[in-house]
Amino acid sequence: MSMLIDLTDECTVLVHPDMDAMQSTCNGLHPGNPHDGMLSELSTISSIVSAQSDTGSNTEHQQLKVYLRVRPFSQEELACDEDKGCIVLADSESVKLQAPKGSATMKSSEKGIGRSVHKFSFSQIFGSGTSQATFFENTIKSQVLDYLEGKNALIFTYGVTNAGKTYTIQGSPKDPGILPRALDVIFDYIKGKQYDQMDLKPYLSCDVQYLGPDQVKQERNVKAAVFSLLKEENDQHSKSSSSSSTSFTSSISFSSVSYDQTVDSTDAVVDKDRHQFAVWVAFYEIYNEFVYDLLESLPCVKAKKRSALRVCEDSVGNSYVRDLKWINVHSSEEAWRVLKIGNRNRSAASTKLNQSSSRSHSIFAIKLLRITGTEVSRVTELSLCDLAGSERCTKTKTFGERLKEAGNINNSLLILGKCIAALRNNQSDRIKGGYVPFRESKLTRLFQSIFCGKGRACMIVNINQCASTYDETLHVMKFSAVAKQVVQIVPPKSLECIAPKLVGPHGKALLRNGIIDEEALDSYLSEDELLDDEDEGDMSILPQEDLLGIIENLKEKLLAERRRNLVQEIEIRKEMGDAMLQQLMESEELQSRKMAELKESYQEKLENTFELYKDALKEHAYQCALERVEEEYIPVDEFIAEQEKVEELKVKLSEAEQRLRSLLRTPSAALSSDQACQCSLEAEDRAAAEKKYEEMYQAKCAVEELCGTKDEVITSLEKQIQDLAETIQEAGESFMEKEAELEKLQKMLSERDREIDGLRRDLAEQDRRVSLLSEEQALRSKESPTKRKTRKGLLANLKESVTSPRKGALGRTMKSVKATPVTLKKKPFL
Ligand SMILES: Nc1ncnc2c1ncn2[C@@H]1O[C@H](COP(=O)(O)OP(=O)(O)OP(=O)(O)O)[C@@H](O)[C@H]1O
Repeated sequence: MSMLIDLTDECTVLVHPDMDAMQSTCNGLHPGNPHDGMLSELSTISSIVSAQSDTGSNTEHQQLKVYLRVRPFSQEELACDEDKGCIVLADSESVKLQAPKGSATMKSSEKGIGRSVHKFSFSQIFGSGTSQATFFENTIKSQVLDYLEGKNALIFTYGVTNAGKTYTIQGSPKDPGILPRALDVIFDYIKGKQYDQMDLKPYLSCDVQYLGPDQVKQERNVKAAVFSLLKEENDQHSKSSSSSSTSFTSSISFSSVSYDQTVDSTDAVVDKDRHQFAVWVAFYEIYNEFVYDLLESLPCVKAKKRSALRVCEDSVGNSYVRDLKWINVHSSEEAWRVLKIGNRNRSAASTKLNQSSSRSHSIFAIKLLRITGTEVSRVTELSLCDLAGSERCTKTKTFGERLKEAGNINNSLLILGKCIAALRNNQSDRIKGGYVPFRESKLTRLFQSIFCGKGRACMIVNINQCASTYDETLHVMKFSAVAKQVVQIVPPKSLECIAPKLVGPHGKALLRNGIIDEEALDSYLSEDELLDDEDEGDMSILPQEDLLGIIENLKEKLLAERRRNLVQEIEIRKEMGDAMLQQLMESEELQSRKMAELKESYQEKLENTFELYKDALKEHAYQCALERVEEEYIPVDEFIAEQEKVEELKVKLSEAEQRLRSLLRTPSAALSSDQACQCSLEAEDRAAAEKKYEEMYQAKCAVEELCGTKDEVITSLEKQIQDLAETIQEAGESFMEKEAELEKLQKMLSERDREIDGLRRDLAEQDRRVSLLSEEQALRSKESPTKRKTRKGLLANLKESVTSPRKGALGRTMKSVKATPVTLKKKPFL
């Protein structure tokens, strides 16, 4: 009995409570074991896994269905001497894996790391004896029916190489797999309701394009061309040898496809009579992260690479393979032919690339168009994905190209695993909304919408029972156990079945089902065009030298690009720096100018205020002085009268003092009664006089004080008067001076006038003499007309007379005039 280790800490593993039952199942897997049939029995037990329906809303929360299918041992495997009991089916939902001796798992467990026994549960487990029909009935059929009712579906097989994935999907001619059976259900369902015209074709992700007559013709040609490939091959094949070993692709005879028609299409909901249906299929593969159309004829030249297709997204983010060939098929036989052609291309490409089988993920897609009247009311898609084997490169001893393939395969499966794990984790409230790396591989990117609720996914895990691949199988099981925990949230039908968009022959939107944001779509597509399709090509088939050359070329391009970017960046930075500096300088200049202006204005204001204060102070001081003068001003008469009063009082006071002194000198005893009486009177007088004196003294003091004050005022007034007198005197003196000066100047002026008069007189005399001389000359010229004298002017004559040695009166006069030059210039007023 195997030791059961506590596995509760491993999320992917469930512990079976009944160890004995497990033991018995374990035995049941051994060949020749009496319980052998039990596996088959177990595997046929149908189990409806917790499909819960949220009653509050129509949203369905359904666990991802994960089915396990165990492949029977092949003859060779049975013949070889290896452990046959490592896979034990406990019941229809759980399986136990017992590490065989020599496996890495066993070695680790012997070292105390990990366990040797693992148990996993599935939606349903199908043993090695399960027929294709049973498997289909219990797994995919319901999903195909849902698909016919409008639910998108994705079915993918996962497992190590040689585990039976392709067999499960495609099957053999005698025992077809889930795909032909699904096709059969579909065509049975749409029987008699087929839309024969080819003018409605799938477009982008889930839209439809209306084709014009020419395009329809073209589509027919494409279909014929694709089918002709198969015909050629069949012809060649039949010519070459009818006895050659039958390969899968060549042995399928569509007319002979026979399997249990267990599909009961009558249980499908039946408003279908009102509708017509069109089926379009495509077949493509993802190899080394490149998408290739398997219906595209392969290039004739060996070295020529296949052209890769691009994965794009439509305006709402649904991924689709651009330029993928969609073929309109009218029967399951036609669909089969398409599958066969794809298989042929796949295997041919494998041969060309020196590949082993299934190094790629192949996807057979079926689009069902439901046409109601003239409208396409629904487009649903069923994809069957045959994933590449998940073996590890170390195990399969892969190198070079195979290593790269394995890396890519493992990578895309790893991303698939990551997505599934992330989806599972997102279910917990704690980590809701976590990142799911759908975009990290083409595979997950293409099926993102399905995982996100736009359809239902289903996983078929294929395993063989070989001890040699135990470790890989364990890995697959762990992966699938995680997948099983993913709960798919499928929105209510009303939301899910949003009518597709219909576009015209040139992809232009037709307003059948609302407005299409064509611009956005166009811009998206044109953006896509920017990328070089050449980059997407599969370069792995080129020779190493060419690849190195390409790498070098790319490196150079990269370097040049980087350099260009760097230069551009530096230039931009410099420009920005300069601009900023300029801006800073300008703003600084502006600020300093503003500051200077501000300073100036403040200074001006301050000066104005200062001046105002100064003026106000002056005014105030002047006013104060005036007030004081006014207050202290006493008219002179009053002052003199007061002075006289004071003098009078002084006299009276001295008299009184004298009398008092004389009285004090006289003795009282010696006085007579009269005298005594007089004395008493005098004493009274004296007291009164003293009092009066006292009063007068006080008055005197007050007067003296007043006099002192008045004296001061008088002194200041006298001083002021003196100052004024001085000023007046000074002014008078200066006036006198000016007057004297004026007088002197007037005297000089009269003198000059006199001189001028004298000069005028002299001038008149000279004029008179000149006229006399002129007359004399005239007379002389009359007297001696022959004797001609050189005619001279008045000025020449004057000169002559002046310079003549015979000095006349004129010469002397001129001399005297010269000696006393006339100066009319007045002396300035001082
Ligand atoms: N359930 C089954 N019953 C009988 N034979 C099976 C079954 N499953 C697989 N086989 C056989 O096992 C072999 C390998 O199967 P298949 O080619 O489908 O494996 P695979 O997982 O697709 O491998 P690869 O990943 O390398 O393509 C085939 O010969 C197939 O006929």
